[in-house]
Amino acid sequence: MRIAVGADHAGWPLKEPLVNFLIDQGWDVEDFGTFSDESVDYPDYAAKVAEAVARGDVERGLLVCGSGQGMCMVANKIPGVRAALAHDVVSARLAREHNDANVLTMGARFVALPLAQEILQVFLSTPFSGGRHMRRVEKILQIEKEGQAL
Ligand SMILES: O=C(CO)[C@H](O)[C@H](O)[C@H](O)COP(=O)(O)O
Repeated sequence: MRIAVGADHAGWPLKEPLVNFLIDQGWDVEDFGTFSDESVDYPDYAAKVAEAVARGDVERGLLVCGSGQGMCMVANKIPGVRAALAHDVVSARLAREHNDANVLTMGARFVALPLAQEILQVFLSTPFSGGRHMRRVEKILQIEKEGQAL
């Protein structure tokens, strides 16, 4: 399974150990950077990861910035992407079970590594529940299609 990963300068300190964690878990990681704490702009990294997910190059995406908010906003602009911000394991689990989220965003200024690893693990291992949630996700896709036509 492949995962695309990206961070800005604020997310970089958490992104690096999470990449190692993913590799240890057997994931094939495509790391779009950034690779230092030099100030950069989160939309550049969110777009690269979200586009990789939308193209189907990877199964999932992980984006880390300071709060996780900006990454989430940008990723959700890319058709086919359902990005979820999660700073607790229940949110991560529900984002998969109910929303079939394909991108996880986190804020390195909000979560420490052990919790971030737990959130990521839950996000990656929880299946979509389908059923009534499928109908709702299909409505998200329909709204997305209508938005593109405006
Ligand atoms: O954009 C953000 C909000 O989602 C991220 O947290 C950024 O990492 C943050 O805005 C960067 O802030 P900085 O003051 O430039 O380090």
